Amino acid sequence: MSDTPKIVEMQVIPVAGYDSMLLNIAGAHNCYFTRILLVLKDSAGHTGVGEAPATGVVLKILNDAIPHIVGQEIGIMNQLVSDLHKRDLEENRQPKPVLPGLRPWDLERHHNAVAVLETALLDLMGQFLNQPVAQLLGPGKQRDEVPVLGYLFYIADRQKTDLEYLEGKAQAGQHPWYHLRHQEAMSHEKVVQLAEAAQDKYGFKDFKLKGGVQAGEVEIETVRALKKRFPQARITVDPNASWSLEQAISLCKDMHGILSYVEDPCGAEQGFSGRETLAEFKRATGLPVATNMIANDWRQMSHALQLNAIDIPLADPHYWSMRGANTIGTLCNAWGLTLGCHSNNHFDVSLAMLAHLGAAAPGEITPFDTHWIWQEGQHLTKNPLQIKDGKLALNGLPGLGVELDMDAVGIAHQRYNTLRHKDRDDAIAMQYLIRGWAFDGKRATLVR
Ligand SMILES: O=C([O-])[C@@H](O)[C@@H](O)[C@H](O)[C@@H](O)C(=O)[O-]
Ligand SMILES: [Mg+2]
Repeated sequence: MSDTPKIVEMQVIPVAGYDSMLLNIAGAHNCYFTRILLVLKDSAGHTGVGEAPATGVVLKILNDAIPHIVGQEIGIMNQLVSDLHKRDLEENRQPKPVLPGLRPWDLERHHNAVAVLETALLDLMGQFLNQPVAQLLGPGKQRDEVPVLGYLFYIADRQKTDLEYLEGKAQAGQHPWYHLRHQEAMSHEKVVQLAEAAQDKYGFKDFKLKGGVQAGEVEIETVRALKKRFPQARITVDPNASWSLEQAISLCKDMHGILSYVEDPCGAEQGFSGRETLAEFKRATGLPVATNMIANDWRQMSHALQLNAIDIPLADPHYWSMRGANTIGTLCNAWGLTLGCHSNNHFDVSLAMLAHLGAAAPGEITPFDTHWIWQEGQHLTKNPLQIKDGKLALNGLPGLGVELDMDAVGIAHQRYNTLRHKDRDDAIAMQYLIRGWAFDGKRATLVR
């Protein structure tokens, strides 16, 4: 047996960047978002990186894993990942606090640690083999460019807060997107203006509107306005399961030709699971359904498929893992479904993860979600991938093809250390808009 390089160092680096006051069912994005970089160095002199959402739970799982990873060969990466998964499952068995309904990301945490370890190991393995990560996934690289959509949000007025949101002052010679993404956008007109700027800057062909914020009727009108302005675009809306089944059917049944698909229009209610209500929604409206809420592991996926509840699993590599998400892509291709990808605010290592996942997906894919346009300009790597013409192109380098900019990482880490609230909590900024506001997964954020 030939030796593969040994892992000589593992660093878990939490980082923070700036965000806009984006609204969603869980409240308003804080002025900072947080992520974790997992950095592995091997005896061949390579550095492997992965990015994950930052929570105290994931930080602890990863820091606890360091003695189990350092000193091991990258050749046993599968075992290293599955060992962490087993330890992770043990952690999962511990009693959990009872939440007043689940926020979109509550389900993901325990998978994030496993996924980010796998990513960093794939990055090392790719560099060892001198191949891009996309070649190490399932059927290998299927394409060089991956379509992504313009992910639009209603934006609250940051000036109602004393939080440190960036002003995004308009500057001569600068693209209007960099100004608009920081300004209030609550009306159809303002959202269309955002879409126009994003399309001009990044070339998007398709759009997604984050819903669950205003009354469903208002959000459907925003969708209509977007479609009117961009008749060729595939448009979707995602209220994060906050509409009732009845409401979702009534809002969407006449939207054929306007909504190309609908994301998590409804969820669990009255003793029925979200998989059951989505199946009913699909039958009643005939519209394709995407989800990042009810088919996030193999057990959930099996129920969703048996019920014919979904058409587009949004297989996020940050909780499915790169290889798990690629397997979903294979399943989609074989079973007549379509692979999409969910996102949260992220830095540029995650951007590369999305690109390699999409590049290795067999068959048809729907443009991937990415929040990158809200962060673009805050790079942690040298020469990050660019969204051009609505697509992300691989850069031809081995592994993930990223090189950390350690100065930028250091600044983002310092920023993280200064934060009082390190885990995401969108209820905090919401207090400035509605005093005493509390998350309720069944009520639109501003309908109180
Ligand atoms: O960034 C947000 O506010 C989104 O609501 C995010 O947290 C969701 O997980 C996600 O983008 C989704 O598609 O549900
Ligand atoms: Mg979603």
